[in-house]
Amino acid sequence: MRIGQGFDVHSFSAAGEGFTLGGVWIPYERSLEAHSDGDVLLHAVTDALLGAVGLGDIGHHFPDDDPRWKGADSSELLASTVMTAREAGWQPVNVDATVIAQAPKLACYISEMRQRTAKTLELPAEVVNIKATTSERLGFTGRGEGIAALAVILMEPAIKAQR
Ligand SMILES: Nc1ccn([C@@H]2O[C@H](COP(=O)(O)O)[C@@H](O)[C@H]2O)c(=O)n1
Ligand SMILES: C[C@@]1(CO)OP(=O)(O)OP(=O)(O)OC[C@H]1O
Repeated sequence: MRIGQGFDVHSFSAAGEGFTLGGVWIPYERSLEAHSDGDVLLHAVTDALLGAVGLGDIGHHFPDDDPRWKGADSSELLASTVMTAREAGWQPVNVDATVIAQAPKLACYISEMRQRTAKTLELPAEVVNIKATTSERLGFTGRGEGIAALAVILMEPAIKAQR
C-alpha cells in the first residue's frame, strides 16, 4: 500500500459568478483565480495521488505556463493522473479531503462533489469522503481571500487488465 497527501490554495477574484469544486459548479459572488478551472479540491487530490506513487506534483505534469491547460477541466487532469498511476502499477483505495472556506456554505454540495470526485477516481462514493470547515475567521481563508484544500489518498497495487 502507498499513502499520499496533497494541499492546494486558490485566491478569490474581486468579482465573479462562482467556481468549480470537486467537479461541481458552486454559484457565488466571486470566482477563483487560476490557470485551469481552479478546482482547488481536485488539485489537492491530484497531488495526493501523485505523491503516493512518487511522481512529483500537479505543476510538473500540467505546468501553469502551458497553454494546453488554460481553463482546463481539473476532472480531466485528475482522470489522466489516475491513468498515469495505473500505468505505474497503482490504483486508489480511498480518499479523505477537507475544504477550508469561510464562505460560501458548502454542505448542500458535498454529496454531489463526493459522487463526481469518486467517478473521476473510478471509486464508489462511499470511499471518497469530503469535508468542509471554516477557519473561524482566522488567516487568509478566514478573511475570505481564498479557499484551501487538503487530501489524503491510499493506493493499492493495480489489478492487471484481463486479456
Ligand atoms: N464553507 C463551509 C464551512 C463549513 N461548513 C459546514 O459547517 C460545519 C461547521 O464548520 P466549522 O468551521 O464551524 O467547524 C462544518 O462541519 C461543515 O459541515 C460548510 O458547509 N461550508
Ligand atoms: C492546474 C494548473 C495547470 O493548469 O494550474 P492552476 O489552475 O493555476 O493550479 P495550481 O494548483 O496553482 O497549479 C497546478 C497547475 O499547474
